[in-house]
Formats: sequence, C-alpha cells, structure tokens
Amino acid sequence: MRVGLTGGIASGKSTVSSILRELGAVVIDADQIAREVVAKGTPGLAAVVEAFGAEMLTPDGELDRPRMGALVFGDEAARRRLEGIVHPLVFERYAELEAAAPADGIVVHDIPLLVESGRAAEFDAVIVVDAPVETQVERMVRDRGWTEDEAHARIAAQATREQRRVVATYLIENTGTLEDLRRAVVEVFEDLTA
Ligand SMILES: CC(C)(COP(=O)(O)OP(=O)(O)OC[C@H]1O[C@@H](n2cnc3c(N)ncnc32)[C@H](O)[C@@H]1O)[C@@H](O)C(=O)NCCC(=O)NCCS
Ligand SMILES: Nc1ncnc2c1ncn2[C@@H]1O[C@H](COP(=O)(O)OP(=O)(O)OP(=O)(O)O)[C@@H](O)[C@H]1O
Repeated sequence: MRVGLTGGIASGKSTVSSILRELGAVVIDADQIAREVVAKGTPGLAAVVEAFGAEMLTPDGELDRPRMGALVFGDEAARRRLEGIVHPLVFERYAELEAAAPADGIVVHDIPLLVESGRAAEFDAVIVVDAPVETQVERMVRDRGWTEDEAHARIAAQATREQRRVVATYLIENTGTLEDLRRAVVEVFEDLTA
C-alpha cells in the first residue's frame, strides 16, 4: 500500500515517519533524497553552482544550505529555479527507490511538498501532520536558530494548513505531547494494516 505523508515545516512529520518505520513501514524520504542529489561532487551540485554561482559552496565544496535557504526563501523566482534543478533529480532517484520497495506491506512516501506538487491522488491514503503556525515557528526558532521572519518565510513558501487538510485521509493534529503523537500514529498504522 502506497501511503503519502506530508505536513508543513516543523509540524512533526519526521517524528511521525520514524514512528511508522519502527512499526514496520518502509519509508522513502524526499527531503533526504533532495540532499543526496546535491551532495558534494554530484552533477546536481554542479548544476546548482552553474545557476547560482560558486558562492553557494562552503570552503569544503558542500552546498552552503543556510546561504541557499536565505536566498530562495526570500525570492520566489530563485526558489523556482532551484526546484527546477533539484526536483527532476529527486523524481529520478525516487523512481529507483520505489521500484526497489516491497510490493506488499506499507510504503510511506514522506514528501513535504506533496500538496504543492499536486500528487495527493497518487496514493492509497494520505497522512497529514498538522500543527498551529505558532508552534511551527517556535520550533524553527528553537531548533534551527532562525529568526521569526525566516521561519515565516519558509511557511509562506508552502501550502496552507487548509490546503493540506483537504487531501487528508488521516489528519494527525500534533498539538499534544510526543506520547499523544505516538498514540495517534499507532492508531493510523493499525487502521492501515487492518
Ligand atoms: C534551500 C535548501 C538548500 C535549504 O536547506 P535546509 O537544510 O535549510 O532545509 P531542508 O532541506 O532540511 O528542508 C527543511 C524543510 O524546508 C521546507 N522546504 C525545503 N525546500 C522547500 C521548497 N522548495 N518549498 C517549500 N518548502 C521547502 C520543507 O518543509 C523541508 O522539510 C533546501 O531546502 C533545498 O534544496 N530545497 C529545494 C529542494 C526541495 O524542494 N526540497 C523539498 C522536498 S523535495
Ligand atoms: N508533540 C510534540 N511535542 C514536543 N515536541 C515535538 C512534538 N512533535 C514534534 N516535536 C519536536 O519538534 C521538532 C520538529 O519535529 P520534526 O522534525 O518531526 O518536524 P518535521 O515536520 O519533520 O520538520 P521539517 O519540516 O523541518 O523536516 C523536533 O525537535 C521534534 O522532536
């Protein structure tokens, strides 16, 4: 069964995907693939440098992620340009991983931009992790050291909570404790495997 998992930034999506993995699901993580395709020395990173310049590299030759983030989340045209380079590479790698995934069992597709890319209908079920904007911002400021403005800029580049809710087969409202979250995920998993 192909299950989509999505949620706004810092909504708790990675926490949900790791609980699902523990419960026995296979998880394909789009954020992780998006990092791999621009790892040091890849053609993907070379294409990014060609488009945005060598100043987007760290002295070690890695993508300077904070710098790239500061550019693209303040400039929509730049973000679209980066997505135009990275997303086709992600799709390619994604297709390989998907072909290698088990045919039975639960395969969770952890895709932050699932709604933005209009792909919800491709899945047998979609899990949406939702948290209030204030909670998202609080977590980003605490965990990533961003300013509130930087946190809001990321949220502004994404679908709204309402847009995500309409595609949800399962809506997990992550407003309680981590224990509450785990309970909600177990419930969803049990329903998926019933
Ligand atoms: C700009 C980059 C280098 C910033 O890196 P950084 O380490 O700060 O963020 P990271 O990649 O860990 O992403 C964290 C979260 O940001 C959000 N985010 C990332 N890219 C985008 C985007 N293009 N649009 C909206 N939100 C995004 C997602 O919620 C994601 O979970 C990086 O996010 C990137 O390469 N983005 C373009 C590729 C992309 O669209 N990835 C998203 C899933 S395929
Ligand atoms: N219910 C909760 N109570 C307390 N902390 C939580 C809860 N849910 C998630 N967190 C914490 O909030 C932070 C963000 O969660 P997580 O990394 O799962 O979000 P995410 O949606 O995957 O974020 P990103 O979009 O950045 O990948 C983590 O430090 C996580 O431990």
